[in-house]
Amino acid sequence: MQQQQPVVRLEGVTKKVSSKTLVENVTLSIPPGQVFGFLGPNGAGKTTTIRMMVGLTSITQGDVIIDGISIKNQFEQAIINVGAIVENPEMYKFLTGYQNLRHFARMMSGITDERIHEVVQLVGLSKRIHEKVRTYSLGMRQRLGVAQAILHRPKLLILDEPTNGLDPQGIRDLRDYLRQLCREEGTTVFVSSHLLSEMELMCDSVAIIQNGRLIDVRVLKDENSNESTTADVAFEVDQPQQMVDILGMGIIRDQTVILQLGKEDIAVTNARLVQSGIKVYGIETVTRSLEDQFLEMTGSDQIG
Ligand SMILES: Nc1ncnc2c1ncn2[C@@H]1O[C@H](COP(=O)(O)OP(=O)(O)OP(=O)(O)O)[C@@H](O)[C@H]1O
Repeated sequence: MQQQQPVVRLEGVTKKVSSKTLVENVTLSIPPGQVFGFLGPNGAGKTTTIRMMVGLTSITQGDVIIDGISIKNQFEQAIINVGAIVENPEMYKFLTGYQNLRHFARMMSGITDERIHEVVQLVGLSKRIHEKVRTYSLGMRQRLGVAQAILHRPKLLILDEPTNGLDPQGIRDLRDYLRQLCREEGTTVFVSSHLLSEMELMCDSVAIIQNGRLIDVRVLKDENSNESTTADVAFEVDQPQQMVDILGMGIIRDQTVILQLGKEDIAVTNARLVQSGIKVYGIETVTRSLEDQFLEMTGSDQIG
């Protein structure tokens, strides 16, 4: 496991509206180059969290740090690094896909025609890009929305429930081009969903939110480790937050941080923590699978 500066870090993010707490103390670090899932039932607080991440609503407590820059203190510098589809992307249906992209490109600086062609290819819209948007399917409109959101090469792409209304093939296609985006442009993708099965198809890692609180973070696909030999490992430490910052991921529960690790990684992680001055009081393997956890939470794989 390598130390990488997270692309986005949520630090104790809390949203209160009058006396109601919609999101409570969410802390999360997302390393670069991943498709990262944000999973939770309807009303869990996903959209509210995302709206805070992109400055559409204020943060009551805590902060969101994008590529090292605080969204609270330096909004404009931080948001340059973000592309997002939070509500339905605004498209002119009477124009072609290409004309829409040209229109958005004109509103930003430095977007060349070449770049437009590049993003169109990346989202797989080349064949239909010169047709009017009103003839597009939902999946195609979404591709166009993603193309628009990545025109300026953001480091982080945020998509709120992008699989809504897509069939399984549409979900696979979405995964394929998001993965390509990660690989070719180094973009980190943050997607929300209420379906575990969709997240398993699309994401490298997933964080689970329920009732406004983060309850788990885990790696689904780790190309560097053999999945069958990884397990959830709970580290009891003196400085949980610092540990998550150093490693770039992990879920904090009281004085414990939970990570999904292979056997060798447990020893390596422990050594790194000790070297970084973090006191490790205990290391314990936790055996529940993601599905077990879901069944416990909801009684089905669909938590919506
Ligand atoms: N402005 C607001 N005032 C009061 N309550 C709100 C406000 N906005 C959202 N909520 C409530 O906060 C909770 C979290 O909503 P949010 O939309 O973030 O959830 P979600 O996980 O995105 O769910 P969904 O998938 O249904 O959109 C819900 O109970 C919602 O009714």
